[in-house]
This record gives sequence, structure tokens and C-alpha cells, in this order.
Amino acid sequence: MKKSLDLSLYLVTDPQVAEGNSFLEVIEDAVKGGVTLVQLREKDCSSREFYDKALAIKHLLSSYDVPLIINDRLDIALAVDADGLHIGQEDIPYDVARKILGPDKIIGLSVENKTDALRANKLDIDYIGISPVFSTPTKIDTAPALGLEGSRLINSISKHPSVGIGGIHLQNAASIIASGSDGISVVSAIMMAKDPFRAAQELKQIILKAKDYE
Ligand SMILES: Cc1ncc(COP(=O)(O)OP(=O)(O)O)c(N)n1
Ligand SMILES: Cc1nc(C(=O)O)sc1CCOP(=O)(O)O
Ligand SMILES: [Mg+2]
Repeated sequence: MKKSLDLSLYLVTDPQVAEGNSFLEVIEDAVKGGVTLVQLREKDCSSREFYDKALAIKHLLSSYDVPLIINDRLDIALAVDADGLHIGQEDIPYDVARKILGPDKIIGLSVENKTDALRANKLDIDYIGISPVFSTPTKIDTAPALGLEGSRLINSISKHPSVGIGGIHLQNAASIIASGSDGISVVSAIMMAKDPFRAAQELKQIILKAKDYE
């Protein structure tokens, strides 16, 4: 059965964490602080390392009932029986991913402009990542930043739930919800925080408050 999806606070991992913190502890603290979904994103490691990390995180998240999404790698998602896969416009096509993963897995797709959003409306995806809302040093090969206007436009034409991604932190998290998204997706605001539990807790409070105003 497909895991229920709460996009409110979506943590996308990065192997780099603040000094003194360990990768798995950051993820666990962030989940304890209110993260509702975790994506394992690895760009520079071996397949074996990716697999081992995915297995460890899956084990960790199973006690919190938080779904694990794998970035890019359909093979790893299958190998660890992850809850889903996130694909971008240059990744494996949606149809192939759905055919191999089946109807019970979560599939997320990055949407970088209006055309992507209209195409995505024809797909049975579970959410879109509005990509990027603000520019970010975390990922340098992004499409141009959409801004809040772009995020609002995409949400107005999309039939799918959405998260904003790119440059999101405590000060602008509420504006993402106000632009019509169901949640925020962050890397550095949690992975690089000295206290990831507190960072997640503060972001979550802001999101829940912003949702109350919707
Ligand atoms: C939630 C979410 N949204 C967008 C992305 C970006 O995916 P993609 O464009 O495939 O880029 P990479 O992350 O693979 O570099 C994402 N990962 N998560
Ligand atoms: C993984 C990712 N994808 C993006 C996109 O726009 O598609 S931006 C991004 C990194 C977001 O990192 P931070 O929260 O540190 O700004
Ligand atoms: Mg990708």
C-alpha cells in the first residue's frame, strides 16, 4: 500500500553536515523535530555507499513512520524497497519509473516552468517540486529561480500537491505556503544547522501556522 504523504516539511539530505554532527543523527533529530518526509540525495558516492546509506535510513525511518524517497536512482529505490523516488526533468522518464515501481510507490517530479507543470498534469505523480523558488548555493545547476510569483503561477495551474525548493529558510518558509504550496523542501536549513532538531521544530511551527492562515 502507498504510504500516506505529508509534504509539510520535506528534508532533502546532503552528505555535508555541521561540524560535530553525524549524518544519521542529523536525520533522526530532524524527524524528531517534525520532518514529515526524507529524500536521500547523493551525487558523489559509489552505488554501494548509496545503497548502504539508503538501507540505514530506511531502518531508522521505519520507527517514525516517515517515508523514504530516493533521489534519481530507480535501482536503489528498488533495492531497498524505498517508499518512493524523486525525478527531475533530466532523469529517468516518469512512465518508466512508474512501470517499474508500480502504483504503490510515491513518485515526485521537479517542475521548473509552466510547460513542465502542464505536462506534469497528465502524469499520475504524487507531488511536484517547484524548482527552484529562490537561488541557492546548495545546487548550482538549477533552472532560473522562479520567485514567489512563479511558485504562485505553477500552483495555480497544477493539479498536484507541491513543495517549494531552493533557498528556503526560517524567514521565507511562510511565503512558500502562502504561494499555494503544501510544504517546503530544504537541504541546508536543516543539514547544516548546528541543532537540526531545533531547526526542524522552528520550520515546522512556521509551516503549521502558515497553513492555519490558508
Ligand atoms: C523535492 C525536490 N524537488 C526538486 C528536486 C530537484 O531534482 P532534480 O531536478 O532532478 O535535481 P537533483 O536533485 O537530482 O540534482 C529534488 N531533488 N527534490
Ligand atoms: C536539491 C535541490 N534541488 C533544487 C532545485 O531547484 O531543483 S534546489 C536544491 C537544493 C536546495 O538546497 P537549500 O535548501 O540548501 O537551498
Ligand atoms: Mg535528479
